Amino acid sequence: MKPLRIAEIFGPTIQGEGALIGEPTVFVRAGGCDYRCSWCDSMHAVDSAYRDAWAPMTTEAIWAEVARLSGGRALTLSISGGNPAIQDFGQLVARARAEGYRTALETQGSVARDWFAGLDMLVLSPKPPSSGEVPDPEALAACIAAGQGAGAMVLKMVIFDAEDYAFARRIAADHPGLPVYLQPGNPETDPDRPVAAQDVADRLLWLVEMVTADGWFGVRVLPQLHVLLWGNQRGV
Ligand SMILES: C[S@@+](CC[C@H](N)C(=O)[O-])C[C@H]1O[C@@H](n2cnc3c(N)ncnc32)[C@H](O)[C@@H]1O
Ligand SMILES: Nc1nc2[nH]cc(C(=O)O)c2c(=O)[nH]1
Ligand code: SF4
Ligand SMILES: [Mg+2]
Repeated sequence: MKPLRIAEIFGPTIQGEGALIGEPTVFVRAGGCDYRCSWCDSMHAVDSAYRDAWAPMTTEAIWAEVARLSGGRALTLSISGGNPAIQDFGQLVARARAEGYRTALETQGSVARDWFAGLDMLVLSPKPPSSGEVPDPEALAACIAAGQGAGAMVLKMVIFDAEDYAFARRIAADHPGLPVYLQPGNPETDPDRPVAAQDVADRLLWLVEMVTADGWFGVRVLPQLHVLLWGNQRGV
């Protein structure tokens, strides 16, 4: 098998977003993405300018680092990126599972993979208008079909403005069977600049008021907990 391009492996930390928020986890961040979201907080795993910093690693080498970081105890392995679905993480997912870990994957829903079915948690995060990307509804539907065998599958959408909110409403209506998580967008993507907790709270409050005023009650609204604690620092 071709080696995988890996931007970073870090942890244990806590999952800062969505359905598994607060859960201890180790992260594997894949290098490379088919999107270029205007507000991406992980450009070091997206922009090919950083390509030389992405390590080519075998599944075995990735696994060894995950096991080392978790101190030999099985926890949750979160695979993110970049878009991890443009590479083949099937072997890593199977290995983690066989070792008793829970496995979760974050992807935007642009590329479907048969190994999604082996995950405990598939997080699909279609991108709203503010990102500058226009998601393909058929690709998202293919990802949802591929994820049917997963332990759980959720939608997690980033909201910066009223247009993004309307987008999230439409996506949720198109896929009524999936739990929906919303998180406010963070406009500060520089890892070296702090993020004020009050600004996080203000954006969260705006989103909570959108949801309650609209009467959308089949949804969960959460902050990015890791941003509250560490801003945009890498490796946490
Ligand atoms: C960096 S992406 C990597 C996985 C995959 N490419 C995706 O977008 O789902 C992980 C998560 O961070 C979210 N995200 C990225 N930049 C953000 C920002 N500035 N504010 C809030 N969430 C952001 C994405 O929407 C996604 O849910
Ligand atoms: N703690 C923490 N939680 C996260 N949830 C999603 C993340 C990501 O970048 O995919 C992320 C991350 O980078 N750190
Ligand atoms: S899809 Fe994800 S990793 Fe790719 S640019 Fe958008 S937020 Fe960043
Ligand atoms: Mg992140």
